[in-house]
Amino acid sequence: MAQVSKIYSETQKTRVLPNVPETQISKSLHSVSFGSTLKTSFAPSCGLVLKSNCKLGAVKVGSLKVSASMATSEKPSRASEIVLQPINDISGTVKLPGSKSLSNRILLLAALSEGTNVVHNLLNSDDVHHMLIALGKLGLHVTHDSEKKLAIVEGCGGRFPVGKGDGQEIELFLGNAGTAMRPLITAVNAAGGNSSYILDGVPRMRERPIGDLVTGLKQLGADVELLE
Ligand SMILES: C=C(OP(=O)(O)O)C(=O)O
Repeated sequence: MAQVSKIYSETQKTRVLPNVPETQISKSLHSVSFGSTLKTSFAPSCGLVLKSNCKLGAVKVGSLKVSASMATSEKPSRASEIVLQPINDISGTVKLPGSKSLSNRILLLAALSEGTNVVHNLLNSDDVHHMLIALGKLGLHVTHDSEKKLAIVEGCGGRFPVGKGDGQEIELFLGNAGTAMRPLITAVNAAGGNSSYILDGVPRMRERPIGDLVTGLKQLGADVELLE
């Protein structure tokens, strides 16, 4: 969650060249309210290019110049320029989605810990999905509610349940999720018990560098092999 100190205390006044249609005016405002707070130059999907020196917080901007080049099926406007008046104040709350890297690391740490862990604001993404599936295959009890962005993980106390028996071969498919692949290679070595593990992903994952990690684990005495 990031707090932005001020968004709009005053209605933005917009002066538009006479032949700009109403629909385009509202698009321009929409683009400015997001883009101007974040970057000095961006290309939003409606095809407007915004150039300004504005900053987050107490925003002081000079005239914003927006060059209109509509890349839509709408009839292109003949207006070459829209001049927006400065925004005096900005306030509001920006709720950020959970970080992918933190989501996957927290899930793994929760899995390795003791007791029940509740993870909030978990990111919904392919990479996190691969980690959740992998934890299930490792025998962990994980309840996931993607709507609520919540996961409840019963920790295994340092030994994955599938490693507690006589030994099985466990295959983990991790897509292209480096944040699942790299930590899990290490974790199955440390917490994998009697089972053996094959970790794989999409073809692109096989191209990604992992050799240094494998070499380092071998130096620490791990029985690990790079297949491709
Ligand atoms: C960030 C990593 O991977 P990805 O690019 O898949 O998120 C990583 O392996 O540290």
